[in-house]
Amino acid sequence: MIDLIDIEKVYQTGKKSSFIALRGINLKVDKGEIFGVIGRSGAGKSTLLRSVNLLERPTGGTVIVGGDKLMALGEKQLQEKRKRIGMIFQHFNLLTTVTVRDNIAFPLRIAKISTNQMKARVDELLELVGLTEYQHHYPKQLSGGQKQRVGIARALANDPEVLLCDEATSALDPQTTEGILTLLREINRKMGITILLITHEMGVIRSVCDRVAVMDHGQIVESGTVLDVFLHPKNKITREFVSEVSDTFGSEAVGAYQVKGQMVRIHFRGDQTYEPVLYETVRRTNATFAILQGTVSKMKDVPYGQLIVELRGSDAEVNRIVEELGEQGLEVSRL
Ligand SMILES: Nc1ncnc2c1ncn2[C@@H]1O[C@H](COP(=O)(O)OP(=O)(O)OP(=O)(O)O)[C@@H](O)[C@H]1O
Repeated sequence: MIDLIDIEKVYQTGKKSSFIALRGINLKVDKGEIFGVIGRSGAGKSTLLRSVNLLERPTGGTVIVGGDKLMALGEKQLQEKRKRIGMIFQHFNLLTTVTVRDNIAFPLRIAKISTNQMKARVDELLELVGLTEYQHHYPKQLSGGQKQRVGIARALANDPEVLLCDEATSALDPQTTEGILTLLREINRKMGITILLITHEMGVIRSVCDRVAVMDHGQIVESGTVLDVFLHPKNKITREFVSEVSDTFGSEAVGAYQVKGQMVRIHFRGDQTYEPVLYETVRRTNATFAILQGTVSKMKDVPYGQLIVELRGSDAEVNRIVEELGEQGLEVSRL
């Protein structure tokens, strides 16, 4: 759905000076997925996101959205195309002098759709974002979360195929953030809209994204499914992001307990998280086990769990258990 090929962006900062904000960016976002780009301030996330609808025109490379090469389009065609690419912003960017209803109707007025159709569409959008009873309020009478709901409704007005989210929850408290993220998940699921979001919060990535790319100094340094990047972060900056939200624990978490057997960390994912895989595997040997630590969380809708377990048995039995758990798709590391 979105294909960024060899994207470069050089800002002219003076007559003879320039700054390379994006270099060699290659990114593919599939139809219907929620893709997150994470990076520290200045990494180039906003520049990247704004390249997708050419709010920021790349100085090199190709931008393809829904099969169209955007940089090859004329002004008029680009305007039409942009109607199919909704965008929401950190600071909402609402019109302050008109009501919630008129903010949402704004893109429909520009698209010159009939009054009846506009009324019906706005009613539908108000209901979708849960703001029907606030439709005659002005933005200053709304909370941050409500303002972002208006921003989302406005972005969806023209029925876009893609929604770009520029730090959409960064100005919101954690509870309000969760409400907005839930709404984005719902919109993605019900309407099949492809979502590309940028954030500096790994919690946002974990909560809604299918895949993630990590940016640093204008480049993508790592990408993959959220689960893989969480469980096996390769780059230093990725490890820092993961550690900010991760409940991964190491052997030190066990404290002063004197381990007698082999301590292992086991990762479960998906339905296995709730199955007695460990018990069944150990039961086939003469070994036993003790659970020293455990947790179950969710990545988007996928449950994943981890246990730190002490396996007590002969070396051969322990080896067999580790091997068999691996064969059943669990990740086991000896600590
Ligand atoms: N118009 C501009 N002219 C010159 N440099 C710019 C311009 N816009 C952005 N930059 C620089 O490009 C780099 C990337 O900026 P960008 O806003 O894309 O990063 P970001 O990851 O979104 O960071 P933040 O979260 O702080 O917005 C920064 O170093 C920034 O100073």
